[in-house]
Amino acid sequence: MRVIVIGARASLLAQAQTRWVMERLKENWPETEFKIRTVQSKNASEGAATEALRQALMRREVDIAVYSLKHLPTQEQPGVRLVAVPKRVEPREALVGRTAKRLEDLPKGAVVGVNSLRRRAQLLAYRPDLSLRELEGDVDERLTALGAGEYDALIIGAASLLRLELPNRIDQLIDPEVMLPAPGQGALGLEVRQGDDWAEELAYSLNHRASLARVTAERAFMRALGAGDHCAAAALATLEDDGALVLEGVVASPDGRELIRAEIEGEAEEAAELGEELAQDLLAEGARELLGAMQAR
Ligand SMILES: NCc1[nH]cc(CCC(=O)O)c1CC(=O)O
Repeated sequence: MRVIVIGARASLLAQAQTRWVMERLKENWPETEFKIRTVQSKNASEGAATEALRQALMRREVDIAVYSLKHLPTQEQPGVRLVAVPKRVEPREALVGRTAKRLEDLPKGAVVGVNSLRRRAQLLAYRPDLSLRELEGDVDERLTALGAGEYDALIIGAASLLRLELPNRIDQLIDPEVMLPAPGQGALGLEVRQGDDWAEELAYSLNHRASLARVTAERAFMRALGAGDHCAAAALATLEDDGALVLEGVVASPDGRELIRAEIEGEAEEAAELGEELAQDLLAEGARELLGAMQAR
């Protein structure tokens, strides 16, 4: 019988995510044998690691690739299909502090570690007095740097701390009014090869419709903006009790001085259209110039 190979990136976070996926798949498909294969990449960047995993999928070295959805490009890739978004965990950003435990309690000039332009720009818009420093490495390495006193606080995706079973490290969940997360943050994406119907059926069993609707809106927003992972653009969709989908999006200048933010509400079935419409609204309000300035950098 065919053994289904689940592909994971090498980081501790990716390993935790992939074990979680394998456990859920085993519950749903007790007759099927699964195993995890770790795909290394030469270059340590998120983009390179994601691409290496995709290549392994296309070369048939793995059958189901597990990604942090926020690292997966919004452009479709021929030959592979994103077939499932499992139930999303916390999408918000977390503050991990060394002394102060809340963003508003950080003293003027406090050194905060951030690893993306989207976090940098939004944080500077809220607290221009902070001293932001580039944060490198995997989540575990970042926590070590904090412990060593290199930073007063870090901004990290809360989901990563939850998946690493470090919930106590979350000192504050940052209000999305202050900072919107990366599109897809807190969600996983499962990709299979086009035409591999069996792998697709297995993976699709983990799909969570509400989570898929939310990330579809967020990713459509990014795609329509023409913005990539390096851009100061962020979005978060939520579902109301009555089923309506609310999508909030922001585009900022790298220094946080200019920030354009808007929201849109509609039917969850029209998630992609809502994302596109919100992007068009922001582009018309000046986001094109902000993003253009970043691309020229
Ligand atoms: N770069 C690693 C990574 N991949 C996904 C998340 C966030 C958690 C998630 O989206 O599941 C993180 C940590 C971070 O960005 O701070």
